[in-house]
Amino acid sequence: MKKAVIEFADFGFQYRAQKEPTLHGITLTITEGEKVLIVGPSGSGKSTLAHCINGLIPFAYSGEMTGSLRIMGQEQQEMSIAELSDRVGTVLQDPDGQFVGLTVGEDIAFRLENDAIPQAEMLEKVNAAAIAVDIHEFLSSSPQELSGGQKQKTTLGGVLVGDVDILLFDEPLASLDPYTGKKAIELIDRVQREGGTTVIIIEHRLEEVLHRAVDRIIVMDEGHIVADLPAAELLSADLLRNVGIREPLYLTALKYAGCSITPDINPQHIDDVRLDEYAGKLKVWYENNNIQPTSLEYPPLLELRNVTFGYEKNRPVLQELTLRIGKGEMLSIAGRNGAGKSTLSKLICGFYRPTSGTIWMNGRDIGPDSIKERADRIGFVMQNPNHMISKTLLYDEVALGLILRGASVEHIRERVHAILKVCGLYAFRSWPISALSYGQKKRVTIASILVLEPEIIILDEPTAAQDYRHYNEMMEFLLTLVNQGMTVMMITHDMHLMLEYAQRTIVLAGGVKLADDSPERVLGDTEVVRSANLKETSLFTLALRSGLDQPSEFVRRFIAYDRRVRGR
Ligand SMILES: Nc1ncnc2c1ncn2[C@@H]1O[C@H](COP(=O)(O)OP(=O)(O)OP(=O)(O)O)[C@@H](O)[C@H]1O
Ligand SMILES: Nc1ncnc2c1ncn2[C@@H]1O[C@H](COP(=O)(O)OP(=O)(O)OP(=O)(O)O)[C@@H](O)[C@H]1O
Repeated sequence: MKKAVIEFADFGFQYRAQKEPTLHGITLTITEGEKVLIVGPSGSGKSTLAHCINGLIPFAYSGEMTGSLRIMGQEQQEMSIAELSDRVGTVLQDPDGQFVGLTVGEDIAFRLENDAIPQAEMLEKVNAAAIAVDIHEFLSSSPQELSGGQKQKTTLGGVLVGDVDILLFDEPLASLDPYTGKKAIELIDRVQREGGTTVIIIEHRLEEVLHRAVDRIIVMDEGHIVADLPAAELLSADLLRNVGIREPLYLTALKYAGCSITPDINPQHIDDVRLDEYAGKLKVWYENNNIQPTSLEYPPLLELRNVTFGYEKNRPVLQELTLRIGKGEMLSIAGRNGAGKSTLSKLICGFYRPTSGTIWMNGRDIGPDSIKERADRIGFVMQNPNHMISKTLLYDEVALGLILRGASVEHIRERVHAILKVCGLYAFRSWPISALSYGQKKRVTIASILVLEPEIIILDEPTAAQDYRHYNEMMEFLLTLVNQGMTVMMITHDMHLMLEYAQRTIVLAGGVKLADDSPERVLGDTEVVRSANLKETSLFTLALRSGLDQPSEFVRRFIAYDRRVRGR
């Protein structure tokens, strides 16, 4: 029998700042070399569970534990932080909170240095890790010179070279481009199989993690474990939907076509799903469901004319970039990690000035406008919520912009409460922000911008750390604002978000616009997908595997149908 490496027995945990426990009656054993995926709604306690395993609880967050938790046979409460970090390697949700070195190379080396490895061997290992996660060109860069995804890749490299027994990944995919995310899942899989390492992955993007097999999936809800099943069984049951987690899209498509999902069809992976009897049904569905797209014209709002910019001389990030965004449009910006997506937003907001070229809004060159002047009309929600939050209490954070504008107390309360309801935060309105999960914090930052009713809102990775229910509620609300004339520009690696909500996708690569088309056509263009580190969607693969001759058109029809089914 395999050795147990993590054993929770009737375990509970209550944060010091909370009146109620966050984890209840957790009984869970994970054995040596197992790979486990943990899913659950935002705020359900996934990160808290992870923090109990890696020692951030109690060493960074204090509170009271009940029951027992043993790590490698030792009671967690009797272990030092050094003992725990020797055994558990963690990649956290927040790429900044875990960057310990002054450069990428140092950060990766950090774990090795603890083990006093000879210098030459260390350099070799650091290089190998950097190559594995494709960050080797940036070995001497400091964290502030890196994009969000580049930081996340560095941390991944760091933990993967370390010699630990347990690897813990808390939403590793949110800031990685789709291709890099796929490679990361393959790399994690290899490390687990070759090193016999125990792997725990927490991730909302179920479909992406299942690119490589997991032994079982644990579902959490409100601090409890509500299911612990092999992937095939879980995907054949209705449980995911009940807790607000999205099932893989190819399964939804099969269900629409009248196919039943059972463990024997291998529902856990698009390349292995048995389609023999289902391909015909899918074809019939495809032929019978052709909702025509409506093409809309938008008056111009924002325009970039030949914009060039680089942080350093001779290293341009954007080159002669020209693009137009219409009023009332909802569009997405995609591109590999480091392609310049956040840089583009920072230029629009005035944090940096183009080296050459101009930015126009409503027919006027906004070059002379200050950051503050632009902020009145352009709202920017950064990738990392911890970079934006300045107040202690949630209400104060969301009210801040309106207070600065001199709005009345009554008006502020009314607006703030309304926006908190839409963002699923009303229940937390008097809470300190430090007591919120990462996904909840992300929603706080979106609420604090929306409350100001900007003409255009730029959202950097809006669905990171969001479960499907919150994702939907928030996106639907944005859609109503778009219908009233607000413009939404989403920077995202989430291909489902792009497909479902963006009318247009602009792809940046090598500082220029590589594509500018509907998301299904962009994601159906093999050359663009390859050059921009995107990934074929599972719907596209399903159509190909079912012998449909126009897979992109299948994707389009699915999205149009799905919108109608869900009453949009
Ligand atoms: N530092 C903290 N202090 C007090 N309470 C906290 C703290 N961190 C989290 N909580 C509480 O624990 C709950 C669960 O948070 P946790 O971060 O474990 O959720 P999660 O499932 O990982 O969510 P997400 O998917 O949004 O990251 C939160 O709703 C919050 O009430
Ligand atoms: N402050 C800075 N100083 C120097 N270089 C920087 C700075 N910020 C970003 N860069 C570099 O500029 C390039 C573009 O970064 P940017 O953050 O715009 O990328 P991105 O497309 O948003 O990436 P991601 O998908 O990882 O968030 C990267 O190669 C990055 O290393």
